[in-house]
Amino acid sequence: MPAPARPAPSPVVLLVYPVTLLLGSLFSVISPVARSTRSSSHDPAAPLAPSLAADLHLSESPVNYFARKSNIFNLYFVKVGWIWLTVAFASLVLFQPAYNLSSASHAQQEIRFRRSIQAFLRWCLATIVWYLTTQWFFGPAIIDRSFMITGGKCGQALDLVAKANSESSSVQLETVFTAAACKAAGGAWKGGHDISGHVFMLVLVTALLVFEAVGAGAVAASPSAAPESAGRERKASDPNALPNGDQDASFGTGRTWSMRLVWGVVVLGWWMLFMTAIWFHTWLEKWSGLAIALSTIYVIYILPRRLPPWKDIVGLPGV
Ligand SMILES: CCCCCCCCCCCCCCCC(=O)SCCNC(=O)CCNC(=O)[C@H](O)C(C)(C)COP(=O)(O)O
Ligand SMILES: Nc1ncnc2c1ncn2[C@@H]1O[C@H](COP(=O)(O)O)[C@@H](OP(=O)(O)O)[C@H]1O
Repeated sequence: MPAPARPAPSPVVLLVYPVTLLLGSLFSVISPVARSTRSSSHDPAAPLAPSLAADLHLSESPVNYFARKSNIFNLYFVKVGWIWLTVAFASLVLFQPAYNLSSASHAQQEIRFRRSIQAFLRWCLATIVWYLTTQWFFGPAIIDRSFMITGGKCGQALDLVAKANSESSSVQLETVFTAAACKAAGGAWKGGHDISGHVFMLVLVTALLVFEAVGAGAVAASPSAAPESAGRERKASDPNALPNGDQDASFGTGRTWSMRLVWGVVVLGWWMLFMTAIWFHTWLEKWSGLAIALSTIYVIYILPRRLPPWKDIVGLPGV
């Protein structure tokens, strides 16, 4: 009898992220293209602090396509990354046998329903952390607040405030205190510790999808869920049994494409993380983005393995 499929990846896989940031930062130092761009910046701190996008105006005419803020993957993938995560996550819950409620016995349905609710809870937790970190934290997001606390400000803020005197006071405050509003108003968000929102979001999205996909995939690969065992060994109480009959074909297609979508998002997310590591931000700004993302992953996916009461609430993918 084959060994049961392993339901969860080892936390060691998370080492891929520091290694990626390390390789990206090294590449940014040794690559002739990155170096020549830096040397033309007249910024003595640049070799150790390649905040290329901000300092070197890379969005205007960078040599490398991926160093442009306007690159198509940045605009339509990373900048709307939470939508991609949500769609990929939803496709797992809709199409993977671990969650699918159709043609399941009552006992199976109960287990899969519980799994689906817990998966939704995990998505909610991740979404709250993402939202508070990058979008809103009772006003400016955590990233914007930490930037201000560490001495950053909106360059040309005084001009903006003077200009805004004729406008409403809420416009003034927003313009001065959030990165997006500062840039939108033509100011430069400079000076403090600017935690990388890209590193934070890309690590969170890719790690979360890997944990979810491996958990759901392990259920699909378990012996009792294999198509050939359907109808033979399947027990009514087996939560992993696949649907049979006419549903098999359409269910199988959805299952395959949901995994393709998830792994597509993971691979592209990793690539964009590597590009951010090469072309954008300082060393520390990348690591602080990584630290927040990995802490979130730890609480949602690793801690439940060690803390049964927490596991009872958020569950584990595929369990
Ligand atoms: C205790 C108080 C609790 C408060 C609870 C808040 C609850 C939040 C719920 C919000 C609902 C979110 C619904 C999610 C559905 C979506 O997908 S919404 C829109 C999608 N938006 C994005 O995907 C934006 C992703 N981009 C970014 O986050 C940023 O662009 C960036 C990648 C972090 C980079 O930032 P820059 O400023 O551009 O450098
Ligand atoms: N991989 C990538 N590709 C393109 N632009 C990137 C990028 N990583 C970061 N950036 C850009 O660098 C700036 C800082 O990103 P972040 O703080 O989110 O890590 C952002 O600029 P804008 O805010 O002007 O778009 C962002 O778009």
